[in-house]
Amino acid sequence: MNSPILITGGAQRIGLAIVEHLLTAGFTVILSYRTHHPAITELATKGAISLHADFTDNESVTNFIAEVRRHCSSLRAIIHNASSWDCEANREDLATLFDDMMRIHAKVPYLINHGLLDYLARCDEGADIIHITDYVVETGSPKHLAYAASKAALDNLTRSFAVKCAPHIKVNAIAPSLIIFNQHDSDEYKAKTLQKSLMGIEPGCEEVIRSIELLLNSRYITGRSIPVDGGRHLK
Ligand SMILES: NC(=O)C1=CN([C@@H]2O[C@H](COP(=O)(O)OP(=O)(O)OC[C@H]3O[C@@H](n4cnc5c(N)ncnc54)[C@H](OP(=O)(O)O)[C@@H]3O)[C@@H](O)[C@H]2O)C=CC1
Ligand SMILES: Nc1nc2c(c(=O)[nH]1)N=C([C@H](O)[C@@H](O)CO)CN2
Repeated sequence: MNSPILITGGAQRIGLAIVEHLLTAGFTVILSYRTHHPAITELATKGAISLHADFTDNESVTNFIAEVRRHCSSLRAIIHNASSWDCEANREDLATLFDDMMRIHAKVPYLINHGLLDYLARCDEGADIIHITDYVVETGSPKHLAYAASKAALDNLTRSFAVKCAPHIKVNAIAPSLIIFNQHDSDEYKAKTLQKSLMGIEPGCEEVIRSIELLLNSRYITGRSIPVDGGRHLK
């Protein structure tokens, strides 16, 4: 078995699209899921290994790392995709919101990277860590303050791990703005959001997949963040 690619939050939306692409490309894929989405059953028929993980505390992360280590002996890449786009308007307890955002977007990737560096080092062809961050790392977000700060922490970890892990392991980030809407998004929200970028479209998961392919096929890019944002920074 070739060295698998590990992705967190791989059972729906962008994560699921990445899993399906990697399976089609011939990779072995290990994914984490929190909710047992219907897609998990089909992914199993394609050979994907789905491991349940709700990253609520340190023990859940430690247990997940141990479970991954039981299912493989090396790793080609780790893609940190799991995320919670929560906001201050939705939560009364801002201290818990802040902790939740920092845990899923910074602490979990930090612990998983450290816990599996030796498995990445065993991949003969070189290995990759990819952090999925967000355009708001550059700007902040007045409605998602803790979310944006936690994604900025993940962005910073990209550079630290790039120095720590070179040259065998490359570490990069992908910083999307709108990729795909959520089912509950109103027409008004969609119109307002589409106006925020120069391209003015909902690009779809393929834009993130193309960036992942660029990084997996590079032997030189590391410590960088690929903006996938439709020119939003120039609007
Ligand atoms: N969608 C977009 O337009 C944009 C996305 N991004 C980033 O791209 C990535 C993928 O986005 P998208 O597909 O929309 O993400 P989702 O909002 O669909 O979340 C991805 C997955 O993260 C999992 N997750 C959330 N919290 C936890 C937790 N505590 N423990 C374990 N798993 C958890 C969810 O599990 P569960 O199955 O339980 O729901 C979900 O499947 C994210 O990092 C996101 O921040 C950035 C900018 C724009
Ligand atoms: N975990 C998530 N993070 C983000 C999402 C999402 O649905 N889940 N969506 C966005 C928005 O698309 C934003 O980029 C544009 O309004 C940001 N992060």
